Amino acid sequence: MKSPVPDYLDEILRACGDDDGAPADYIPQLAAADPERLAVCVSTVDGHLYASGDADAAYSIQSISKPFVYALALLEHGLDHVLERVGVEPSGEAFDELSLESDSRRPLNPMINAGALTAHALVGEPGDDADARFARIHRLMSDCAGRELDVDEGVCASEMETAYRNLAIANLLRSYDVINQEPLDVVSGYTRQCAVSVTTRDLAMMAATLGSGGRQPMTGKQVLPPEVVRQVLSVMMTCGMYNAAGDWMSTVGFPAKSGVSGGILGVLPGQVGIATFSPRLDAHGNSTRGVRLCTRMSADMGMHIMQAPEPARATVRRDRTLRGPDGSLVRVVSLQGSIQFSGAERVLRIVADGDPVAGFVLDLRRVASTNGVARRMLAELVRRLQLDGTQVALLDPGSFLPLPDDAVVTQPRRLDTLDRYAEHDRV
Ligand SMILES: NC(=O)CC[C@H](N)C(=O)O
Repeated sequence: MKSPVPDYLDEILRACGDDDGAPADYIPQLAAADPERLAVCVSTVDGHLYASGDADAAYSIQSISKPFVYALALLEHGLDHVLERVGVEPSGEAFDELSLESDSRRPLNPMINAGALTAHALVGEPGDDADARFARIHRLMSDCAGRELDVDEGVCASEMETAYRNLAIANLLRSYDVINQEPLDVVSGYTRQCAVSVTTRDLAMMAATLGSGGRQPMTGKQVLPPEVVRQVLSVMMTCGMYNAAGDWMSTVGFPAKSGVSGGILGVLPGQVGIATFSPRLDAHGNSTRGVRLCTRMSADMGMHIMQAPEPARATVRRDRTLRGPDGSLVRVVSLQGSIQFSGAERVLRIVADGDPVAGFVLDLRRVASTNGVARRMLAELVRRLQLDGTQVALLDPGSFLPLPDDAVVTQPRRLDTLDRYAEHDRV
């Protein structure tokens, strides 16, 4: 069978309509981009990439570098240090606005140029120059893409020729000691970071790396820690689409970042990385057809992260009370699927509401995954049952729970025996 996913991507490219914006022209080389180029890629978090259109056409990453450089600043200095210098509030302003928070003088967020220049300046050791900072940034972006990325020197030089606005912002930052390097040095490193050349395939892989908690799906390398990725995605969600961020949140509803060369990188955490490319931009500097493609994918594929998921299949698969060989009551609670807070809460509730029993078997054989809070809650259930004098047995071949003190850990060969006895000796 041929997968329908590529057909679907071809279909949405055909249906995404005319491009009614205009390519960015404040960077002379970008104005020369072929405005008809169009691509969409989706990468699963296990590394399968679906592509349609001009997915191998290369362009400069521009502002889509910002989340990765913010990630690097967080990785190197920790959240508190970075938060002292760059905020996390949506600005409601254009990306190139000369603005700082009025009391703290921090840039509002790392997705607008003021914050991105500051994040760029945070990278590396205090005495590092633009080349040294760029080398670290290039390493991280290449690791996220899963290949060595090039730099478009033409775009870099072209943007430096007209970088008046970014120089003004960097001078503003320097005047308030938000950065302590020479403004020109910071702008030149930042401009180079924006000139890293990517294809839409690369962007989808970079997105999938964020989507899988920082693990590059192809190389398997843990490029960023999950806590850093969570912070980056949160800021992308609230600030990634500039002054269209609120509109994007309500209509599309997944964290994303756009760039003036026409790319959009989107992330559905735990599921997929998405990338679109089309150079004509709307008034906010977001790709017009890219926004339409993302809106369509979100609607068709249920990608809005605020859409409540279908209620998971019941966590409690079976709940039986049996009479053991010595006549005492044994309760066997069998769980299934992914256990998170609400699933674990339900287990605690039914046990707390039930009658005391001499023995309790917690059967986790059909559990696919547990998160931290679910593990703590279930371990606490075991502990409290033991405190009440109940003998607890765990069927936990996947080792989801820490071994409770004194608990009986039922061996796999005993599972069948237990099941047989469950079938025949119900009470
Ligand atoms: N929105 C963008 O992609 C802007 C990036 C561009 N290099 C700039 O700093 O102006």
